[in-house]
Amino acid sequence: MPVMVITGTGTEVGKTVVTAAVAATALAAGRSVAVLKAAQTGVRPDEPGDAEEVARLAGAVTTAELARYPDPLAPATAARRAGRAPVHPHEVAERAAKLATEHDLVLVEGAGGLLVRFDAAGGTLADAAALLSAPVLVVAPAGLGTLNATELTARELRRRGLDLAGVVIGSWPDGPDLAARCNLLDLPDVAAAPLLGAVPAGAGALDPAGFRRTAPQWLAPRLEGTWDAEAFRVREVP
Ligand SMILES: Nc1ncnc2c1ncn2[C@@H]1O[C@H](COP(=O)(O)OP(=O)(O)OP(=O)(O)O)[C@@H](O)[C@H]1O
Ligand SMILES: C[C@H](N)[C@H](N)CCCCCC(=O)O
Ligand SMILES: [Mg+2]
Repeated sequence: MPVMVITGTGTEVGKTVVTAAVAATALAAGRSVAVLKAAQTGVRPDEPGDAEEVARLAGAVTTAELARYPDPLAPATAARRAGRAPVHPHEVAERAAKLATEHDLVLVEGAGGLLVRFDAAGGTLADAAALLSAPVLVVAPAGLGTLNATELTARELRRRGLDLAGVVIGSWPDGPDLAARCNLLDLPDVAAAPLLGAVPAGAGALDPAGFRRTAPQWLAPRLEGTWDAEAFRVREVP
């Protein structure tokens, strides 16, 4: 099934920007794309959510969002505080599977990191990925602290028997420090999975035409882009 689940080491790591880059790259390759934000928190009903942000940057994707809660919290907590029904993993899987019958690629973005709870029973994005047997892409920060969080996420995916497609750095700084440069070698090592790209810092602020034109250069061929991890490392590692 053409579903890919996009998680991260936490919130604010660049999942939405990476989702937009993957979507733009797939669109450029002539594929139809749907983006499902499993549960959107911290956004008012009249504001654009992450799925709309992907559409703004990437272009003509189908957007879907299962629920939206006002508090900027984990979905289970935000649903409880709003007195509303939560989103359950099987609902995420069912909507993604339906979108997969109509699109070449379905990207499912979680909320925060892998084990953030969607419902009171402790259901997570990892459960939805398992129901879908979908590969999971992990978005990670570039700098100091990312090795621990990325390895924890990778280990949990593996413990659950899930397919870790690889790691993408959500925001690669203009002037990478020593830790960021070393992480280009160490991230794939601790994740035991390939580094599949790095989205430059500030990419989310590019005009959409520039974003769409450049996005394939940030992602590896496995994600239909032209990024070359080895060449990138030669340039960036001390
Ligand atoms: N490569 C980038 N270029 C520009 N801005 C970025 C980039 N990566 C992250 N950001 C900014 O950092 C913030 C967090 O990014 P983003 O919204 O993608 O996080 P997220 O991991 O999707 O978080 P959430 O758990 O809320 O979905 C946003 O304000 C976004 O604009
Ligand atoms: C509001 C925020 N931007 C995300 N949508 C939700 C992040 C939940 C993180 C919960 C946690 O790990 O402590
Ligand atoms: Mg997001």
